[in-house]
Amino acid sequence: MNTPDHARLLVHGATGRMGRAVLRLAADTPGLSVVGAVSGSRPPQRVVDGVPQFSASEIGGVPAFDVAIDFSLPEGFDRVLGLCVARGAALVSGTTGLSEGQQQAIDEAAGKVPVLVAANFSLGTAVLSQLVERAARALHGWDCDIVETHHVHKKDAPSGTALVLGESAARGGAQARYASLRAGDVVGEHTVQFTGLGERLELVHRATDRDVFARGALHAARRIAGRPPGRLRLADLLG
Ligand SMILES: NC(=O)C1=CN([C@@H]2O[C@H](COP(=O)(O)OP(=O)(O)OC[C@H]3O[C@@H](n4cnc5c(N)ncnc54)[C@H](OP(=O)(O)O)[C@@H]3O)[C@@H](O)[C@H]2O)C=CC1
Ligand SMILES: O=C(O)C1=N[C@H](C(=O)O)C[C@H](O)C1
Repeated sequence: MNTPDHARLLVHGATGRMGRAVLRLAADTPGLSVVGAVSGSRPPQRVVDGVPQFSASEIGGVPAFDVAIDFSLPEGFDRVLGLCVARGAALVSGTTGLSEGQQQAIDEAAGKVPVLVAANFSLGTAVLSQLVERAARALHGWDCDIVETHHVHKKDAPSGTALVLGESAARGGAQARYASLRAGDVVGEHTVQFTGLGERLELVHRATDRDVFARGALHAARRIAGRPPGRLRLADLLG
């Protein structure tokens, strides 16, 4: 592995909404250089100059790298996880909709390389998660509902973030119900509402720009490269 102050980055899911944002912002991120970009289709659509691009079936041919950022789909995830293990590289993934089996594979991979899989890379939802747990604990017996709204192209539902917020509510003793809306080009909105008799508390997060997620993932990639194996949380890499 290179020294942690300069890491070679592979972008997986490079042609997608998130992959493009990561590539654009990576160009101005000190301590990281993009050495390869992978996407699903063959031949890969050209999205970046001066960086070799690969389709999913060509992934074995990517050059040496220290850390991969993955925003793809569950069907592409196993390959990038396996590649990171084979190359001894770290993985930062924001892909949502992963199966139970894929979660177990992440735990196994984390015995060999550092891995961070996070459903949401924004600071605001990290704080929202803490607030939801606190509210659930304080509002015992109230109904808890999580409503998430995303763009019409989003495939998984409920969103990964909604499920994480549901886990926070459960830690506070509330069993959340979920509702999903797919509308226009909404980047990502999550409302957690606690309803009692004659009153309702709403906690809302609205992402208006995907760069928020891309910046969070790039920050994590800089921090995770060169670490010992293990499954990390976003909070482990903040600061
Ligand atoms: N954690 C977070 O903060 C966030 C997470 N997300 C999640 O990130 C993921 C991607 O979102 P988004 O960018 O909007 O999705 P897009 O559909 O825009 O992009 C998906 C990307 O994955 C590629 N891909 C598809 N299938 C495969 C495969 N089998 N192997 C390798 N690459 C593949 C696509 O390539 P091609 O075009 O060639 O098919 C494309 O580059 C989703 O799971 C979403 O929920 C999104 C935003 C924030
Ligand atoms: O697909 C998206 O766009 C997003 N997905 C993530 C999720 O499933 O929670 C995060 C964000 O809300 C955008």
